Amino acid sequence: MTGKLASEYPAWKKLQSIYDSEHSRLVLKDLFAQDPSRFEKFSREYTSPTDSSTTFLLDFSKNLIDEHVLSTLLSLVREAGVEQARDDMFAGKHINTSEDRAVLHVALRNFDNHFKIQESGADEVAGVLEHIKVFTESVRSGEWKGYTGKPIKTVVNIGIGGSDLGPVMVTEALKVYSKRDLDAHFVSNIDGTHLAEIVKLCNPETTLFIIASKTFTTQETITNATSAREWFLKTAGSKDHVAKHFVALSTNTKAVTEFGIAEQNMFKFWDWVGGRYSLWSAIGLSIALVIGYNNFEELLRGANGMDRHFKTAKLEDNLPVLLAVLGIWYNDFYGAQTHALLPYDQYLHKFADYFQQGDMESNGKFITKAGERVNYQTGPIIWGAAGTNGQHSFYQLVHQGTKLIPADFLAPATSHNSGVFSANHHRILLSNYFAQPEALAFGKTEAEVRKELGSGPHVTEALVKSKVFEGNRPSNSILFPKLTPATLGALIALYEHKIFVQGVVWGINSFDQMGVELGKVLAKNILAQLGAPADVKGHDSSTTGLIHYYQKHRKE
Ligand SMILES: O=P(O)(O)OC[C@H]1O[C@@H](O)[C@H](O)[C@@H](O)[C@@H]1O
Repeated sequence: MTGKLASEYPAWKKLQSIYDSEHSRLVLKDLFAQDPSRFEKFSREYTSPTDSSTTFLLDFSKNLIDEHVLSTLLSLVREAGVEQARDDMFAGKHINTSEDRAVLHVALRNFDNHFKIQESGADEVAGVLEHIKVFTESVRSGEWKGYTGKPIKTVVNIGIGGSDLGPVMVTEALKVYSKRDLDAHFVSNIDGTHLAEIVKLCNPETTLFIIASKTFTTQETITNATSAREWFLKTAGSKDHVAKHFVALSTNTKAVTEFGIAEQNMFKFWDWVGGRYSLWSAIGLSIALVIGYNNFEELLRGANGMDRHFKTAKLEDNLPVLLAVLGIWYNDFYGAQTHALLPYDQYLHKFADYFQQGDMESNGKFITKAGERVNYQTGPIIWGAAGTNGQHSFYQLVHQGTKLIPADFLAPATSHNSGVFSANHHRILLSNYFAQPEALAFGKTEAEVRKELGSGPHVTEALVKSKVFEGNRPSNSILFPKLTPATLGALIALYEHKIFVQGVVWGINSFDQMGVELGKVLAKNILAQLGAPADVKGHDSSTTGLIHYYQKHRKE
């Protein structure tokens, strides 16, 4: 972090001039034809520094780059001081400057104290992991009993944002490792419908509620937790039973005990764990309950392997750096607005949702750390869905629309369910995984269309044109042997560090989230005015009109 605007770096200016004068030359069809070793040059195989069985391939050859562009992008990383900023993060420096906090999700998975981290609390991580281990084993084994002496059958995580999305995504991704007789549900929305529908599936005698909130002040979570406790007490009667059925994951001991959860049922973490980076902390308790502590630890170890790679690999081979600079190339020079995450693995169907918060809450900022307004684009819009569903809905626009949509395609070589149905499913899935980036990159020319259509009265010019695929649409492909906990950990950490690198280049603080505050404050004010039309004061005519309409039509 240099305090400069990204656009002031010489490499940025050089990239702009390369884009202006040469981008029309960067045509994938030609680049591949000119260089038979393009795949070898622009792909890397990752092997975890701590576990050789955790490995994947990143193929970034289908990007609109050549060696000159890539080396200039890497110069940008150097000029922006990414390596120093990375080392500062790992050392526990307070790089979240607006909140004066360290950013230490890497400390949560720092096995063997590989990184020397001084921050207070970092030495308590192992103790909390032990707490998680003992607790999850007692719940999973049936030793932990509910108030009528029955074992826990259902866990309900109540949290929102980072206290929900990570656990949801990972428990879905690693479902195959789950304990079959333990159901897990997640309640996040303040809409009472969410909790109402979930409690229908729960028996108070055998349900454990996990109240997950870093601050323990989040309106949605505290309201849902209070309602869940009321629902529980309706059957359980005595408040003494709450201890067997409610645990908290938080940094706020005072608020947790005030809520009525005993301190020994609180799993601690620290203010240097950002909400959207918290699944590795106590916030991962629901994950550990579902997949077992050992698998949870594998997830963390997988991430730790990627941390070590990120910390030491040279920039040319550093996978988070490579993903980051490719993103910057499209976002800042090609004018791409979005980035799609397209996993060809049903288990990863929440992956894009998860990184919507991870990326957009981190890098959706227009002010640099030094308080200057940027004069370039920062974080992209992240979106996506599991393949092949997307192919039958939005891929039309990705192939033939007017927007450039860089995309990452992710897939496992082996399915967890190969033995369940015929191998055909996975082969068909993967044939699509290979075909889509190929179609995007190389398209179909007008000549090819004409040849295919032949001649005849039905072959109009309009028909020919509508069937042309211009191609030259970039993508990354990530292929891994199987979706194991460690592989998933490595992939999540890969994207976390990609977001970090981009944030440093753009000069912004990726670790605060001031942009979520204003709406919360306004909602609080409005909530106090919802009683009667006469109470509605101080708004524009649109907001006033909407509230009045609601007041006229509501039946509570
Ligand atoms: O865990 P908490 O404190 O309840 O916060 C939940 C979420 O609250 C949101 O307001 C923040 O933008 C997220 O970053 C955060 O994850």
